[in-house]
Amino acid sequence: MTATLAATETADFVAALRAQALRYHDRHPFSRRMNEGALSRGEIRSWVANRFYYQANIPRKDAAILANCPDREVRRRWIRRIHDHDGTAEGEGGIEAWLRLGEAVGLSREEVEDERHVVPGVRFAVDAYVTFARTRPWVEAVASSLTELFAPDLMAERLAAFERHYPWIDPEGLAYFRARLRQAPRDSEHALEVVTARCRTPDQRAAAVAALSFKCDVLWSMLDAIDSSRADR
Ligand SMILES: O=C(O)c1cc(C(=O)O)c2c(n1)C(=O)C(=O)c1cc(C(=O)O)[nH]c1-2
Repeated sequence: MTATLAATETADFVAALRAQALRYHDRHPFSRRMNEGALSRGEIRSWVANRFYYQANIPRKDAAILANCPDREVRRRWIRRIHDHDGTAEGEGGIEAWLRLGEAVGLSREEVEDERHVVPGVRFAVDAYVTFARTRPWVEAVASSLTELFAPDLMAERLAAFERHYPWIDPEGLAYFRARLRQAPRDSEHALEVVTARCRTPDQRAAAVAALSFKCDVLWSMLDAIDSSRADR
């Protein structure tokens, strides 16, 4: 194959991955209502409490990828994700920042950590994501993380929407989103590098796009489940 043809095929592959943006959860009615300022306090609380289950399981998902990945260089970079979420000392990291977001919206740490508000559909979707990372080839699991290509735009919009429409939330509670605005582009750039380098055949590329599509379903299903639970309205 000529170098030009290979470059075109890689560009087509990246375009197919990016096209999954059309299925990203920023288009979900619940996301749209959040960013328009239309959610009640109870709905914001429910979202934060339910999303905690996702946050808490991301490092377990990343540990599964590490466990399945035989490449030392990839592991060396991937392990940062676990440090980002868990922190490297007490009081640090994304999960801690999410608990502070919980406090800023009026939820005690205890009621977030004990998962009492987590609805079945959210548990089911997040568990499916962790199981996917444990059981599928590790490059597919890396591809499934590529929703983070689409996350920064949504997070920037969400940050502005929270400051504008939900002034009752202490802005210090929004530190989580500010940190992700830096971390997500770095992480997705690395994941895209890994996926484009490793997926060379049409079958491998199709599997990577399918993995990303599955992940869009995970995120969409979480919002479906949160949106349809009538709790705390
Ligand atoms: O709030 C969001 O819209 C959103 C989306 C995503 C995503 O697209 O997967 C992640 C996050 N947040 C996030 O905070 C996060 O730490 C994260 C890790 C991952 C991943 O798949 O490894 N996605 C996301």
